[in-house]
Order: sequence, then C-alpha cells, then structure tokens
Amino acid sequence: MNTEQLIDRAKEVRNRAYVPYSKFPVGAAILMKSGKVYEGCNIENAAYPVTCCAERVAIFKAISEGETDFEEIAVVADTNRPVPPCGSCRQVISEFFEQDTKVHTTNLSGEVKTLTVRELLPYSFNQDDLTK
Ligand SMILES: O=c1ccn([C@H]2C[C@H](O)[C@@H](CO)O2)c(=O)[nH]1
Ligand SMILES: [Zn+2]
Repeated sequence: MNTEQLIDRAKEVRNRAYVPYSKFPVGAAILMKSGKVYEGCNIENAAYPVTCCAERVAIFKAISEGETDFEEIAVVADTNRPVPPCGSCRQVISEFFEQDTKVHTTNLSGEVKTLTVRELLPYSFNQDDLTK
C-alpha cells in the first residue's frame, strides 16, 4: 500500500461521513505497520461538540482492535489547501503515533502536504509532563 492508495482509501471513506450540520465531509485512512488499514470519517451530532473527526474515528478504531503500531495517516477534504487536522486530533495523533510518523494532508484537487507528527504539534503536552 503506497501513499497514493492510502489517500484513495481516505477519499472512499469520506463518502460515508455523517455531516448534516457542516456539510463538510472528511476522510482519514491509517496504514498500520502490520499492513492493515483503518479508515474513519467525521460523524456529527445535533449536540455539535459531540462530533468526532475522521482522524480520531480511524485512530480509535485501530486502538480498540488492539492495534497500536501506526505507520502513516492520510486525511482528505474538499479544501483550498490540504486539510490541516484540528488541534484535538493533533493531540490524539501525538499520543499514539511516533513523533517522526508521516501525516499526509490532502485535498480533492490532489495537493498533498506531508508533515511529521512533531511538525504538526510541536512542544506537545505528553505523559512525561505528568510526572515530575
Ligand atoms: O481535519 C479535520 C477537520 C475537520 N473535521 C470535521 C469536524 C466537523 O465534522 C467538520 C467541520 O469542522 O469537519 C475533521 O473530521 N477533520
Ligand atoms: Zn479533528
């Protein structure tokens, strides 16, 4: 599975987004080190803050299946620039991915901007901060 194929999987799952409020579908696909792929789309709610982003849906699916070895993630939306993951997702990505893991942000025009987790969320709060 190459990056292009992973982006295609993100585009596919984007079609299953539940977005009656924002009408802004997002898709995410994660390649695990095992070769397995986990997909996620954003799922909204009438109580708006209950919404879960595509990235977190995909990550939580993997974690709940006992898979923790993340290789790379692709995120896609219909945006003018490659879609940047929100702050909450950056924090969750940072919790579970190695800091040099690649995050491929993309849009439907085919633009791809690849960042590392570290670049996406520098100076992150993490579990080391919990113990002095
Ligand atoms: O990277 C992003 C950015 C936004 N959203 C979702 C949240 C909400 O459902 C909609 C508009 O913010 O897009 C994602 O899923 N991922
Ligand atoms: Zn998010």
